[in-house]
This record gives sequence, C-alpha cells and structure tokens, in this order.
Amino acid sequence: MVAPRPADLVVTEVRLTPVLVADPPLLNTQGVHQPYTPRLIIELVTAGGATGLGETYGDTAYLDLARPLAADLIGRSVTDLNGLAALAERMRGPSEPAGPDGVDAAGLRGVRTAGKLRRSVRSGFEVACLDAWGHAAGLPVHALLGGALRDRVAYSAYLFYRWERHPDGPGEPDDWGAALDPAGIVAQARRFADRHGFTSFKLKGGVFPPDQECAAIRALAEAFPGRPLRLDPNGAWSQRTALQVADELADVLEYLEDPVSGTEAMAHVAARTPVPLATNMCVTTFEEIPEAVASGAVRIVLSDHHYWGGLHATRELAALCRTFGLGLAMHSNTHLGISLAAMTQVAATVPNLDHACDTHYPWQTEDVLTERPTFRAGHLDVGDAPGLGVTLDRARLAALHRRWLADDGRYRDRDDAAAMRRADPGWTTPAVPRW
Ligand SMILES: O=C([O-])C(=O)C[C@H](O)[C@@H](O)C(=O)[O-]
Ligand SMILES: [Mg+2]
Repeated sequence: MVAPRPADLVVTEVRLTPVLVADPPLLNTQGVHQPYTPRLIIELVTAGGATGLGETYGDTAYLDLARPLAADLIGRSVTDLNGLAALAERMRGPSEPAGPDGVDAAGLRGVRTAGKLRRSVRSGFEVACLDAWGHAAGLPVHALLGGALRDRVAYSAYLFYRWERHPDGPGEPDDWGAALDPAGIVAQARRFADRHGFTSFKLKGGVFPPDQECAAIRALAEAFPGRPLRLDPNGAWSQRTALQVADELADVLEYLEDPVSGTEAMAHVAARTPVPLATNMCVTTFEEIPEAVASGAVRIVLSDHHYWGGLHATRELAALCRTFGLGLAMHSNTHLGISLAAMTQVAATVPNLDHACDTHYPWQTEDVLTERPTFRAGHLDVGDAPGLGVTLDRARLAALHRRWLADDGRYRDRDDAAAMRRADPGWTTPAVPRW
C-alpha cells in the first residue's frame, strides 16, 4: 500500500446519525433502563476517500455539541488529534445539564460537568479520526496508539437484576427472562459463561437491600468457585453498610465498586477494609485524581474512553495509574460494536490493564455493524485489520435512525427514573445513602 499523502487525510465530510438502540429492562439504583437508548454514530470521510467510524452518547446535550464540532472538523487532518482536543475544549454547549430533580442517569458515572460532556463528544470524533487514519494507512488503530501488547482482551460478564419486559409496552423482547433473586442471577451468569465464556462477573447492585445482594454474590461464589466477582451499588450505601458488606464478602470479592458516594466517603471506607475499592464515579476526570490519590480513596480506576476524552486520554489515565500504583479496569455504558472495537483496540495497548473490562454489549440485540464481534472464552481478538476492523451496515443504521426520528422525545434522553415511574408512579431517584 502507498502511504497516504497529508492532503489525503483531510476531513471533507462528517455525518452524524443519532440512533435509538433497543435496551433491556436492566435495573440500577436510579431506576431501570428505558426500552431504547440514544447513541450517536459518527462517520468521517477524508479527501483520499478513507472513512472512519465513531460512537458516543446520543442524548440531546451531546448532539448539541457534536453538530458544531463536526462542522469545525472539515478541512482538518484526521491525524490532528491534539487540535481536535483543543477544538472540543473551546466548544460551548449547555453548561451543567441535569434532570428535573437535579440527578440523571449520568449520575451513575459521577459528576456531569460541561468539560466531561465535551470530552465525551470529542472521544467519538477521535475514534472516527483514528479509524479513518488506520484505513488510509492500512494499519489497525492499535498500531497508531503505539502497538498492541496482547492479541486478545478479557471482558467480564455484566450481571443485572432485570425484569422480563419493560413496563410501558414497547421495546424489543428478549429471551433472558427476569432475574430478581440469587437463583436468577446465577442462571444469568451461567448463560453468560456458556454463551461467551466469561470467567469474571460483575453484579450491578444498589437495587435491593444489601443482604439480598450479598446473598447473590455468595450464590455466584458457590456456583463459580474462585472466579473474580465484583459488586457495584453505584454509591447507594452508607459507610457503615459498605463496611458490613466488605466484611461479609471479603473472601470472594475481586473489588467493591463505588460502595459509597464521593471521594471522602470512599476514603473512609477504604481505610477500614482490606477489600480493594474501585470507582467509575468519584474519579471520572483528571481533576479528581489528586484528591483520590492523596486520601487513598480507591485502589482501582475504571477507565472509559467516552468520558475520559478518547483513546489517547485512556492511555494518559493508564500512565497516571501506573505512576500512583492504582489498578486499571474499564467501565461500560450501553454501547454498540463501534465502541466495543474502540475499547478493545485501546485495551490492547495498555500495559497495566489489570482486570477484565466491563461491557454491556452482550445485552444489545441490535447493532449498526455488518458482523457482530464474537467473544471467545470471555475475550475479544484484537486483530490487525485496518482501523477499528469493523464495517458499517447502512440499512441497520438507517433503521435505528428512523426509530430516533419517529420518537416523540420520550427516549431521546436517557432517564432511568422516568422509566421506573412507568412501573411505580411514585418513584423518585433515591437519595444516597439509600441503605
Ligand atoms: O457504575 C457503572 O459501572 C455504570 O455506571 C455502568 C452502567 O451505567 C450501568 O450502571 C447502567 O447502565 O445501569
Ligand atoms: Mg460502576
């Protein structure tokens, strides 16, 4: 292949396609997933004819920032990722978006600031630039990030308490059934293990009183002896409860994720238990790292290229974790195969990715790719195909976009509490600590 000329790498077109993706009724401490969740698919075209794909959150606030950023990218090189970062930092959108009661589903991933919103948008564009650059150069994205250190990336089964179907009728049915007790969670874990070969398990907690969730973890430990287990109540517990749970499950937990809310409370708990604490809530931006390190609040940080600002930012976070002796894992929200490919590419390049990555992907019955990535023995192959190694299915993209167009606004912004109110009209996002 002839190396691309710099002029070939200039962006000539950017297409933004918001989509609504079917999502099962997964429960968390704030409510339940809506039947459809918004994502944004980004397509770049370069002067040389290479195309690149990116994906990020698709709620209105993200779209409001993505549109001007897409326009500003025309005429810039896909290699100019530092320029993209600077451009994104200058974007001005709604500053501190939040739901009507001041808390929204994004509360599951910590503070929601204008800067974090900008980084979440920028990450989708950065991935699309890297994909286009990779296609133009005939190189995989991991090569553009310095090269893969492993040829496969480990993922963890992400277990959820869930209902069989959504309370408000619509939604794409699936055959998982309800999981609302220890037996249901173990059955779900078995299916994940049989179908995808996962060997580590994370339970989304904060849904039921802690003794019920401890019983589910105990049941998992019995069903899968010696396997790494994680429990994540998204900050729903008091310090006392967190310490009781840590004490009760100390022999089986790989880590306890965000048992309490806020760095100070996490530090208090961390100082009193040998169980490692992990977070995707109190450390979600670079600015939050110094206090967390100084106070010893966390032992493991969950990266997420979406809100940390992209694949390069993920590698910067990894370097800081190495510096300060913190472990690194990977967080996931509902996402499609483009983001899964981006996660896999960057994970392959990070020397200190010490834990299997979270992914919601097995819960998604729909995608915009021609081929779904396949987990083998709980891993995804990294591969050497150019770019992200994925291909867009235009018909699927168009169908999911038509659903977004037809929506009256109900599902265009993720709102787990609103979804819960359809089953329980009196529901409000619980104050923390809930237990
Ligand atoms: O804390 C976490 O791991 C998450 O926030 C992951 C997801 O957002 C999950 O909790 C969800 O979507 O309900
Ligand atoms: Mg978490």
